[in-house]
Amino acid sequence: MSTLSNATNIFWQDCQLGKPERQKLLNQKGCVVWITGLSGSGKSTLACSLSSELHSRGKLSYILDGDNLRHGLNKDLGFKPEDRTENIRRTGEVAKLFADAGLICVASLISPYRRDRDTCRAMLPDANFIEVYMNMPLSLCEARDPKGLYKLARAGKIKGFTGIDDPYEPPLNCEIEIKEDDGDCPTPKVMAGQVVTYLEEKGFLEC
Ligand SMILES: Nc1ncnc2c1ncn2[C@@H]1O[C@H](COP(=O)(O)OS(=O)(=O)O)[C@@H](OP(=O)(O)O)[C@H]1O
Ligand SMILES: Nc1ncnc2c1ncn2[C@@H]1O[C@H](COP(=O)(O)OP(=O)(O)O)[C@@H](O)[C@H]1O
Repeated sequence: MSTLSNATNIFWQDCQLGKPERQKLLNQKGCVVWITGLSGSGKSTLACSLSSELHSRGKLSYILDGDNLRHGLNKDLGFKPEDRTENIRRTGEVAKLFADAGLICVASLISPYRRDRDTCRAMLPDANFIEVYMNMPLSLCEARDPKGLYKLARAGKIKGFTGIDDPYEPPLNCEIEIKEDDGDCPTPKVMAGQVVTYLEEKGFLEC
């Protein structure tokens, strides 16, 4: 296996113990559950609820949350389009490593640009990238506004805020869509259940 790189004279190092052995140990299949949506749409809530649900079934997961990664790995990045693209690329690479480790990696980032999400999808064997779209109306996200950021964005105090003066491109081909039912948002447990059912049906929760 080889990867493209700007550096020269580097070689891929293989090890006999690989992903199949790790998956067998964990009795699950490594994959990436990529949650995308507006700020306030419930990405982190779903990520936590899903991780708890998997834990209670004896399945190992790990959350990569956009906000949290921006405190460390991605602390040098802002919200300009090229920074968001690099944010998603790095996170995609880390998620790929977690999936290779055999874990169910739950990435929750706005990831507003379709092309960037598709780049992450292309890093993995196709079925191993599960895109979950939090299809919540902007009006709901704005009404929630738990961090007061929409208010600041509306007041012009934050520039380039997703959904206000920066674009969000909804997925065209996501595996799972979470949306309101008759005007009601499903509970975190119900949202997590929708994803767990998908993982179960596709055989990710056994090896
Ligand atoms: N300009 C602007 N646009 C959108 N979001 C902003 C912005 N500035 C700060 N924040 C806060 O940063 C969180 C989003 O980080 P992400 O890494 O997920 O964003 S991105 O995927 O790179 O677009 C996001 O967290 P969530 O609300 O959890 O989505 C916001 O709290
Ligand atoms: N399914 C839900 N039902 C009710 N409230 C929710 C639900 N999902 C999220 N929330 C609330 O909405 C707000 C934003 O959720 P959060 O998970 O932080 O969104 P995001 O990570 O997309 O910014 C939080 O106050 C959270 O408690």
